[in-house]
Amino acid sequence: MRFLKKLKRVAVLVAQHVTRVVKVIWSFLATQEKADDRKFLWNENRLGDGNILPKAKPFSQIPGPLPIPFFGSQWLYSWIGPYFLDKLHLANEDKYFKYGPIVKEHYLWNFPIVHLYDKNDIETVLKYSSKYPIRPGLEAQIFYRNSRPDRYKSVGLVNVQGLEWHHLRSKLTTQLASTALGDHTVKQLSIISEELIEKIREERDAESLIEGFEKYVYSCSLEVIFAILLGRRLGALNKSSIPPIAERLMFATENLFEVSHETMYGLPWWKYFPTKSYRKLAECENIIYDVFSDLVKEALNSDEATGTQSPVLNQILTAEGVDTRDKIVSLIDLVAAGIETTGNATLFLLHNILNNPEIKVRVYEELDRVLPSPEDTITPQLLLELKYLRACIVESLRMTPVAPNVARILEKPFTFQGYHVPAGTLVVCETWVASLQEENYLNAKSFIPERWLDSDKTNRYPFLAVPFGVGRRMCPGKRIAENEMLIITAKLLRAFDISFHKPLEQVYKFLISPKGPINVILRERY
Ligand code: HEM
Repeated sequence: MRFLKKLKRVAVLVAQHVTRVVKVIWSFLATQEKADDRKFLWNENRLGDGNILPKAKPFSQIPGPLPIPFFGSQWLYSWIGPYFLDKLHLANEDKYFKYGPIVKEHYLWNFPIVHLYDKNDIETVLKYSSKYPIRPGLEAQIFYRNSRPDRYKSVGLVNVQGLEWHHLRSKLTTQLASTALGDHTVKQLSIISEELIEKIREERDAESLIEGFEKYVYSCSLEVIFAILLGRRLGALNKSSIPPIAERLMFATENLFEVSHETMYGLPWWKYFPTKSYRKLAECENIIYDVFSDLVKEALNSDEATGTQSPVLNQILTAEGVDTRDKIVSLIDLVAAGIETTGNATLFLLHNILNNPEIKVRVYEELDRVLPSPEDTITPQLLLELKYLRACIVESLRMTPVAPNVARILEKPFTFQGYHVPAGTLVVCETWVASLQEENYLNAKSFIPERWLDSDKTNRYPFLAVPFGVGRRMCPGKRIAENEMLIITAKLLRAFDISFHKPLEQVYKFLISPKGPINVILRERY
């Protein structure tokens, strides 16, 4: 009897606590909407010169998943929720189907983020002519770099904002887009693609199978970046044994994006103690830093510093008014941003071509015509003739991009889909999801390179097909990446009849990557 009484008392206490917690949650949710409306008032007063329509609906009413206190909508990605962090691109697509062309969700501490899916809204954001466009940086990387002022003066080209960003970008990266670099790049790429082919020939098994084909493609990208940015060869495609420095750089650049993703979307315990992901991020940063600080210091001390290196390195080394620490970190950012991105895009491109038999035939026809012998040296003039393969690249980046969206922080208030969106809001232009909608591209889910050929201009929306971003903040490596995709793919397809063991699966690791290991058969074509 006494036991039952005790049990009853406990039950009442539990019920009272639960009611209290539920009340707190409800009252939080009620105030949350108003808090969202107030959150950016200060910014708006400061920057407000925007185009808010008089009848715009309040920010708080933008549809989206239910936030909970502190964790916002992060619960959607936990064991309770329907989404997975390694499928964030699919989660963002699902939100579009559930809530419509504008969606607001809340990240940790209920920080609001607005996803835009409508092509006109996306155009409005990306067309806004900003002197210093703001793209949010990688928080954990910023945190780490700020903790090492001995090494880093700024947080690097990718993370820095405002005047400081403009200073680095204009002083250090303009050579990347020069025509002279284009010729130099094509020459290096032809040599490196031959080395890749030789390595594959040497290492495939009796059935012509290469396991973990992605490693070969990433090694190739690393070698390309090293040759073009530093004017040096690394040996990442050496047969049999690879130099330890190449292996370390491969490890670091491969893992950097993955841990950036984990530290960005997981709970930020790393701010308080070094978590496993944070320690790995620091390890990757240290490896890349050690290699590049040695190279830069060696080059700066060399008498030939300005004569023999690559034009990109020359520009970086001789830039006036830039601290040596900024020169090192900018090189690091260029290398880190240039390997997996281009490697993934090349893998998806090959897969998209080979999975569509009619397109594969057209690509082979063009290659056999432009490069009659597999050993033909590729020149910039020959590249201009590969029009169909170029169209395949654009289409592949539309359907299977490496960066599925472009993020910006609004510098003034806007009205999107009838909702007021204040200055200071983080908006994510969901270009990939929008590109897969029938209203924007006919047969949007089919791989149709023809839509990008000159004869068919009707389907082009300049602000949807932006795989390298837009405006002053767009990717400085675009030219290198496009040339690399073109030449490596052309050379591989000219030499081999390639087939993938199974369809590539897209996984989100900050970038969209194909899930490895990728097993591929590469048989000689002749
Ligand atoms: C297929 C390959 C690549 C893709 C799809 C890609 C895509 C992008 C995108 C979408 C951005 C953000 C642009 C924006 O916010 O408007 C970006 C930025 C950047 N990319 Fe690339 N990229 C690729 C290759 C490269 C290469 C080869 C390099 C280096 C040589 C590079 C270096 C960078 C850097 C340093 C930034 C930051 C620029 C800044 O904030 O000023 N990327 N890239």
